[in-house]
Amino acid sequence: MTNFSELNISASTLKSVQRMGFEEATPIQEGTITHAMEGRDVIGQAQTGTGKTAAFGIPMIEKVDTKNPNIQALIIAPTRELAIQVSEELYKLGYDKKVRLLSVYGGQEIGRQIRALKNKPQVIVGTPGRILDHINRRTLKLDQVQTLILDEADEMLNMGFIEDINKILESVPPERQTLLFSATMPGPIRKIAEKFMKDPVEVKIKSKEMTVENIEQFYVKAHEREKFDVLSRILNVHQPELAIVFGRTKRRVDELAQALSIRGYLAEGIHGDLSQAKRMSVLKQFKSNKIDILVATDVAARGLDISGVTHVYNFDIPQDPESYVHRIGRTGRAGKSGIAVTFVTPREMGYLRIVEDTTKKRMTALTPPSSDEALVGQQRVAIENLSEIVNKNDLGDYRTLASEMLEKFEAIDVIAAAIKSMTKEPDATPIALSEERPLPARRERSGGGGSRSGGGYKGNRSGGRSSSGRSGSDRGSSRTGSSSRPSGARRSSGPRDGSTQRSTRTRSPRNEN
Ligand SMILES: Nc1ncnc2c1ncn2[C@@H]1O[C@H](COP(=O)(O)OP(=O)(O)OP(=O)(O)O)[C@@H](O)[C@H]1O
Ligand SMILES: [Mg+2]
Repeated sequence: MTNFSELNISASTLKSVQRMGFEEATPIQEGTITHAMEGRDVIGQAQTGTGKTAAFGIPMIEKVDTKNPNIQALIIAPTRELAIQVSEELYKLGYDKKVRLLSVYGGQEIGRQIRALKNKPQVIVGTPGRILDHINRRTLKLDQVQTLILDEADEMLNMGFIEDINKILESVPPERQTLLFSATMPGPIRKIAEKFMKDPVEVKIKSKEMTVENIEQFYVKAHEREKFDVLSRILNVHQPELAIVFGRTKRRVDELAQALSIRGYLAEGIHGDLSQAKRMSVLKQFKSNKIDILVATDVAARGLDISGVTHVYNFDIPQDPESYVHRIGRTGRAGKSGIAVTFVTPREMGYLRIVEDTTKKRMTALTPPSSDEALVGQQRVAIENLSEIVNKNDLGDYRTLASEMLEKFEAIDVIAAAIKSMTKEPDATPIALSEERPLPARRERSGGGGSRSGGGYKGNRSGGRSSSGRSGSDRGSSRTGSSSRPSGARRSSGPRDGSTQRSTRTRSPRNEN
């Protein structure tokens, strides 16, 4: 463990770091900060929630010359929410050095951004779409940029973003330093990355598994039409303080958020079709505990650091193992513990195995709770609430009322009635969600090893996006959907040994945001 004071960082940055409450550097910070401060290009890979933002943020802030009025660093992030969050963290890191920083992202009035750009920011954090927009309008001058950072690099180098990133790269001097960070870095993507880096140092924090140990991982097998009732019961048993439920599409997210509200949960949805103001207000409500359940597409899967997320539910199993890693990584951050539950329909079991093979971690099967167990969960909450009130010991007049009652009734009956009246009986209001097409069954690959057919990791995502006609969202929003259903051999249940199920990793265009 290295203390930040041993890392040779300036007094002003050290002061900011300490104000943020950081003492010891996390392994990825320890492993990358020195290399990056020496000017090396760095590919940094470490598990979710382990401090990658400061790992690239500290050396970047250190390098900024506050007397130079030009933009010296550009940080690109895949979503608006992440761009905002990263800029907040970098602002704190550069607070004592007084680094001027600006975030630019879609959905925010461009005129305002153009005016703010005139105040000579030295660091820009943005989403690819909006950065390109400013480059095209000539409102963003990047010819003095010395540090280029891609947060969630693998996501950004995926087909959906590669064209935008390439164009942005053309505006940034080739002699810049490049830093790339993510919790996942599939081989083919790393190859693309290396093409525009100079002799990068690769820092991969070794761990047995790709996901952090402190997240308990479960899966629950359920038919599509049963999933919602099972989710409700699990929620009643788990009683999550703060949970994220991931759905596959925007429609799914809308329906799930509404259905959960009907059943009495404090839930709201977030996805790329909502206005930026709505997206921000939903996140704010979630962060301030005004809602307990955030229902989201993958727009919330990457990088978001919301403290206190106790549970992640993959209502729809994600298509890629990488997406799984990022989604569940919204819990169990900075050493806290978390629980992740993934719903899987019988025909999607192949996907579960691919996820497990990638993360090197088996998920534990969870038996769907019965409605009785769900009721017990709610009763337990009532008892906890009641006990808390008793412990507070400020019952005053209520004690007089209680003795009046005890003259008429048995104590045990009075307490039972109190528990009953405080128990939120599980709501079984019938809910019908639109059927979500299950992921196509995985085609089994003949003969093990062999070559990777059909585009590998990149798959065919480009089909879902064109570089023109960008919508309000910063990502592709095409609804081309996946319709191919391989008819070849498939195995929807078999030995969970992971040895037979490596199939081609063809992806369908994503349409979630
Ligand atoms: N050295 C440190 N000591 C204590 N807390 C830290 C330290 N570094 C970062 N943190 C905190 O840990 C949390 C997670 O950090 P961060 O968001 O950078 O993780 P990440 O590795 O980028 O995760 P993801 O892969 O999900 O993007 C943040 O709240 C951050 O402020
Ligand atoms: Mg991050």
